[in-house]
Amino acid sequence: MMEASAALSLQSCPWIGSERAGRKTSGFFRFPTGFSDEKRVKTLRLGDSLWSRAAVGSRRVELKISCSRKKSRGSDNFNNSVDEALILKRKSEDVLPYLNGRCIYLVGMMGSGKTTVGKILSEVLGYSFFDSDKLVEQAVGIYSVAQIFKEHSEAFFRDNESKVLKDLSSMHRLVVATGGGAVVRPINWKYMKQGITIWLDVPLDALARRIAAVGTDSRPLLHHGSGDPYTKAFVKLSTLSEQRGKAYTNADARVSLEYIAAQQGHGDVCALTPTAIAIEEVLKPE
Ligand SMILES: Nc1ncnc2c1ncn2[C@@H]1O[C@H](COP(=O)(O)OP(=O)(O)OP(=O)(O)O)[C@@H](O)[C@H]1O
Ligand SMILES: O=C(O)C1=C[C@@H](O)[C@@H](O)[C@H](O)C1
Repeated sequence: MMEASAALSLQSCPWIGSERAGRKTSGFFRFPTGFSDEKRVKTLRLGDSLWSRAAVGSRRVELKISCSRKKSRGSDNFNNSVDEALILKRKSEDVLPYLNGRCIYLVGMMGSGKTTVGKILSEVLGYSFFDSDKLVEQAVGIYSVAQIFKEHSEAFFRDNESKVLKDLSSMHRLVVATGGGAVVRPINWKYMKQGITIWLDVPLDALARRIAAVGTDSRPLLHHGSGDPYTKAFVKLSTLSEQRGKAYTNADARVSLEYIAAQQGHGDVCALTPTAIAIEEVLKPE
């Protein structure tokens, strides 16, 4: 059983100044209105697995599923500040009534920080965290995305990804880190738009640096190519980014690390902690 406690973990991560997709909104994201306060008890079926989910009007969630409430693995290495954590806590409290139980879907390229930031966000909101790649692995029964690509195909992976997103779309109070390519199928937007979609927009250079640091084992689309790990990642990410650039702009909000770094006087987006980035995602509508 997993408890979605509203307690704030005082680790801090940086938030990014967010922009409404397509146009700037002084760095603030406005949550869409009109969400009904429906409370549900839902059974989630993904592939052959059955998970019970009692969610949702309360703060208690039961899931037989690998949702993580742990701190993100690398978060201890981030230069987090207590100030940022307190700002995040306050902003989250402000925004909860506006969120009104709606799920948050984080979209963005591989390595953009959807998992790292998503875990922080879920903790501070008292939401549960899901990684859609992990849910696909569970549904398929193969515990590696790379292995699913190898044993089946990318199309098979994408079909299961769509099923997972469909099942999640009827749930509430979740932060979902989606797969980097989830944005390419229009049907996935229909599912994700049941909640709020936020695009973590990170410069390719920073993505390639992050991925080169941890390797491409879990990222099958980056396995091919030549050169050093940074160059390989950069070249492939550039191609994917060109193909997908438009798709990401479907998101309700864009959190641009470049924009936030500039606002905060940093020359490099690497100066932004995951907590600072999370702050931009929970700004109350004006
Ligand atoms: N703000 C940040 N500053 C520096 N490094 C970060 C930041 N956010 C995430 N990272 C690092 O970047 C790497 C990728 O992050 P993460 O796994 O959260 O991305 P992701 O978008 O979920 O990736 P994928 O879609 O490939 O699963 C990790 O090693 C993580 O520690
Ligand atoms: O960008 C992509 O297409 C992918 C990103 C990962 O999260 C996985 O979903 C998979 O490796 C494909």
